[in-house]
Amino acid sequence: MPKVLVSDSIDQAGLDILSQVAQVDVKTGLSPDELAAIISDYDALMIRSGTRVTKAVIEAGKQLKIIGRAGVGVDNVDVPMATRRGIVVVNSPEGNTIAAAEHALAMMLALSRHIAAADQSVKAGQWNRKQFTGVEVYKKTLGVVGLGKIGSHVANVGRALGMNLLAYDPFISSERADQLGCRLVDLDLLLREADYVSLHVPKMPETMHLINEQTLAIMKPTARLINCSRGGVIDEIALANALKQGQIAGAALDVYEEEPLGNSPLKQLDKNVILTPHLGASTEEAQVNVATDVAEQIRDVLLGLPARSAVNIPGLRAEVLDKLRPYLQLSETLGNLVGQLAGGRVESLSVRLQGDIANHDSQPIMIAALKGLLSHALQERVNYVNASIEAKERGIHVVETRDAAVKDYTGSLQLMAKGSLGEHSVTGVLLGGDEIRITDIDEFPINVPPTRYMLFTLHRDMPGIIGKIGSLLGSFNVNIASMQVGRKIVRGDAVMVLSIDDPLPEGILSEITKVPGIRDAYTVSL
Ligand SMILES: NC(=O)c1ccc[n+]([C@@H]2O[C@H](COP(=O)([O-])OP(=O)(O)OC[C@H]3O[C@@H](n4cnc5c(N)ncnc54)[C@H](O)[C@@H]3O)[C@@H](O)[C@H]2O)c1
Ligand SMILES: O=C(O)[C@H](O)COP(=O)(O)O
Repeated sequence: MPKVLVSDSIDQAGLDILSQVAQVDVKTGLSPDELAAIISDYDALMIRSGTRVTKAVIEAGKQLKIIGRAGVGVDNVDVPMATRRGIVVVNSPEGNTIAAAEHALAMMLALSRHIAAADQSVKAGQWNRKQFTGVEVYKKTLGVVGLGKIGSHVANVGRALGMNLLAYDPFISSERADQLGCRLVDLDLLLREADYVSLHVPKMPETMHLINEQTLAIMKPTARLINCSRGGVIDEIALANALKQGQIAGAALDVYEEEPLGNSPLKQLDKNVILTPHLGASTEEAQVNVATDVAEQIRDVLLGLPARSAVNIPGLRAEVLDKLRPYLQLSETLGNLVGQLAGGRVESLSVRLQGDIANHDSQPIMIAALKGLLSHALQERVNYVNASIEAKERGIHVVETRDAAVKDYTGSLQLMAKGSLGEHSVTGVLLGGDEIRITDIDEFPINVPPTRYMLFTLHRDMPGIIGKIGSLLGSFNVNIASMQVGRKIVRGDAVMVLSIDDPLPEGILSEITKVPGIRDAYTVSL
């Protein structure tokens, strides 16, 4: 019988499902070292946010087939490492949406009426009514940052409470925002105008310290900030200072840069601050939802069936998956690349399957392209199951064409996307069956493998330009791993593709575009 280790508190409904097919051991409160020491016996691991599944844990999990996250965020799991080791990582993308949204709304109302502080004072024997005069949310402006699943529900309820709605989400169409009654604005305007700012974004480099000393300084002194998304989105030291200086009126936090929350200055603030210990998903209903959702997937994978909500591989039968895997990787990589080149708000994606690739089932390849396209915005929340729905909700128009007659390599895939940075196309092929090569960018021929950090320029083909870019990057201590130029005619337009060892530091891209002859420059991380 396979063995499942459950290392966080999981609802009994999930344990009952697992017990039908496996021996289930519940051991909570393990450190990564303790987990690494015992994981080698187990076929599956079921967790919440309390367990850190590090590289060392995954390496030690010699028999691990699946890691099930009973919740949404998998930022506590080394997913790339699990993928490399062929371990399926599944989550429950929607099981706790309502719970998290309701927690944010409860925080907003509790903050407005000083519920937590007033409760403490009554229990301490006081009857102080004047000190706890609150404010109404009716007719106030709610600014939702991140209009995804949770943000959308918060917006819907906010509207029902009679609030005016602003939203900031660089990956949502204005049609979707309109449907939710939100005015889509930039972050600056949202922060300047909102009476309540509620954060619902994933944790990623772009959202790290999104709320910091500068952004707090532009908020209204009467504004209240709510974070039930992820720790790290707010600079907590800057927030504590802003609250002490009366720059904003209050804050309610459920998530922190370090959990459990240590010796934070936020703990010294009273009436205007509410702190909860990552309770967003902690409702009876959500815990049953996520536990059953993830336990069923673990059960299915242990029985050799596909998982419906895999973060790192599609929910396909193993035989089909084995054949398609290289094409899916090609499609996802090209989707990610063209999505970043086209910019955040992608309106359309065309996928052209050429040569042998056109003879395969195109649906998973299309889904992989969409997963790649959305992955920069949605991170682990987009998977092979929800990529099409997410694209539809974002109003992305998808077109597929096939041309089996083309006979280059063993087949190629061309993706074209139109977004806020314009229309861009990329073509890729598989060398030797599984090695990805990008063979074309915006119809300029190149031949480069995709790498973690890349820089693309569109420029005039003229002497000296490559040297200038090289020196400029050198002056910012950016190391170039490889470089290639593609052009159609001599001294016409050309593209330059550089692989760089680290992310491009801020500000360099605008310096590059100032170099004479450079028409445009883009940086992507894959
Ligand atoms: N407190 C809790 O217990 C709890 C429970 C569930 C989820 N969460 C967290 O809540 C957050 C939202 O979850 P969700 O299910 O709504 O996810 P989602 O993927 O449905 O929505 C996230 C939204 O953020 C947007 N976004 C991405 N980058 C952005 C940026 N730079 N600026 C503004 N918007 C950006 C995306 O376009 C997307 O619409 C996640 O961080 C999740 O981990 C917390
Ligand atoms: O990402 C999530 O699902 C939430 O942060 C909930 O985390 P939890 O399962 O530890 O409550």
